[in-house]
Amino acid sequence: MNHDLLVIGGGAAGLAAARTAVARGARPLLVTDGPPGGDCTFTGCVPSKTLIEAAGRGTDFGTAMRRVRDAVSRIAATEDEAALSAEGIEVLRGRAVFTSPREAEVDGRIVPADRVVVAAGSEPLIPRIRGLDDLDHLTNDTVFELDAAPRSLSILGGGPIGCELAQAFARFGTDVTVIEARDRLLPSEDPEASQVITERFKAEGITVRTGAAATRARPVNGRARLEFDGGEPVVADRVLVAVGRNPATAGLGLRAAGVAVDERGAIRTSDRMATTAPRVYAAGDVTGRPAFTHAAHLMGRIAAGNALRRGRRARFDESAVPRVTFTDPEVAQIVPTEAEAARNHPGARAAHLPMSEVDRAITAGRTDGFVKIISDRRPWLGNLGGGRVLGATIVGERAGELSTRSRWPCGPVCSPAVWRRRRTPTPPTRSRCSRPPRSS
Ligand SMILES: Cc1cc2nc3c(=O)[nH]c(=O)nc-3n(C[C@H](O)[C@H](O)[C@H](O)COP(=O)(O)OP(=O)(O)OC[C@H]3O[C@@H](n4cnc5c(N)ncnc54)[C@H](O)[C@@H]3O)c2cc1C
Ligand SMILES: NC(=O)c1ccc[n+]([C@@H]2O[C@H](COP(=O)([O-])OP(=O)(O)OC[C@H]3O[C@@H](n4cnc5c(N)ncnc54)[C@H](O)[C@@H]3O)[C@@H](O)[C@H]2O)c1
Repeated sequence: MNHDLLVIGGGAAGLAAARTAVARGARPLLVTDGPPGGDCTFTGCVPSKTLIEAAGRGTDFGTAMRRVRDAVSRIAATEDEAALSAEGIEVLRGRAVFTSPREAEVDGRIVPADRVVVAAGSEPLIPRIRGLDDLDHLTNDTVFELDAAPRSLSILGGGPIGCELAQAFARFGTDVTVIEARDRLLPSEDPEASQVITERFKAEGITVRTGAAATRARPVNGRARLEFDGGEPVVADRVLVAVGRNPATAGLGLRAAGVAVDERGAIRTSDRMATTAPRVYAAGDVTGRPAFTHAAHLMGRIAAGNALRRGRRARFDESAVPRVTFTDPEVAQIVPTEAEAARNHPGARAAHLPMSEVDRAITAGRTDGFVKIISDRRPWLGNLGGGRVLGATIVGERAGELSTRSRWPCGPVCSPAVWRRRRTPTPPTRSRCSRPPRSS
């Protein structure tokens, strides 16, 4: 087994790292204990967006789940072992564990690890709630295996997973309650976006409980009861846990390799994706950086490029990662948000356009949402021409496509930073097709 780069993990980050190595004329070995494609293909973006789309079109749950399985298998086929081998990537199925700074073991086989990209991903975080383990709770790893939609569903967590799936299940006829510990849904997003989504959820019959953290869980007559310090308990047929992710670093043998992790267990990386061990790089969710497919892809490319390069090394710029939550209406964010801009750019301003003033939104009868563009003064020119565009929040139908559309938000006021961000369309939007093919 003769290779130049060991890649651990076959998700978005690992695949991007292996493909980058091939593009640079190197021979990668991709070790993965799950099928290539990882979370995004099997338990993340692909099944969730297929389910959301089907729910929005009024499809019944059984048909929707057949579409989910079909979408997953079609996309998985583009990145399975045979497809990767044809691209020049050797795949070894198994679990990699570092045994020393220069070696890893894969199910009893020793593999040289002179240059490595660790892309082991993340797992659902299960909160410490007494009795939760006694409920047969769902996570994103199991929810797409359901044969029938539950009659009622409590969702712990009002972040992107909780909100996207709450609306999809409600549209299949499930009685959904979303329980969010903080004071609003989607607390990382602009407060006005949270408000639009909350109003929409209520209009669709979804119960929203914010500022509520469950303290006790117990099965009662075959149903799941969640209790709180204050307020009524919530009883439902099933519970979905969606309160965040844990970096998958346990059992990787990182200490043997000299790779340090932070207090959350995420691999510590520099902005060049270098870990604390020489020639060991990391990418994707395992780093604790923004957990998105396009971010994992970008980090994977940078990590592999830097691991193989001798000269100047590329940097990962978190501000170049936009995000889209695929609720209806969608919530798209090109960072910074208005609040982040106010903290870091004194004098930043926000221009606000409600969808009720957008002709297409009026004709579609979908005037919920808005466009907010955040700008700052330009050197010398100040606010002339609108100033320098920093970021934007778009809430509306197809906001994800709008946020990545090639001529937006730059016009004569485009700054290099925004230009770079425009080049990272969020998955899975149709605007991704404007990207060059995979081996770029
Ligand atoms: C429900 C859901 C919906 C999402 N929707 C979106 C979305 O719409 N848009 C978006 O941009 N992002 C979305 N995400 C986030 C996105 O899926 C992740 O950020 C991305 O998949 C992370 O890729 P990764 O390569 O870092 O990790 P992963 O995809 O988790 O891949 C890691 C791989 O490493 C393997 N592995 C782990 N340890 C070892 C080991 N020791 N040896 C060998 N192999 C190992 C695992 O089996 C796995 O295959 C969603 C996530 C979820 C859960
Ligand atoms: N469209 C997308 O791009 C997309 C979709 C889904 C997931 N993702 C990625 O996956 C990551 C994980 O998603 P997520 O929604 O699980 O995590 P998250 O961390 O983004 O949101 C979890 C939410 O749960 C809340 N919470 C935490 N503990 C709680 C408790 N005990 N009870 C009630 N609420 C609690 C948090 O306040 C937070 O709002 C996201 O951060 C995102 O990066 C992206």
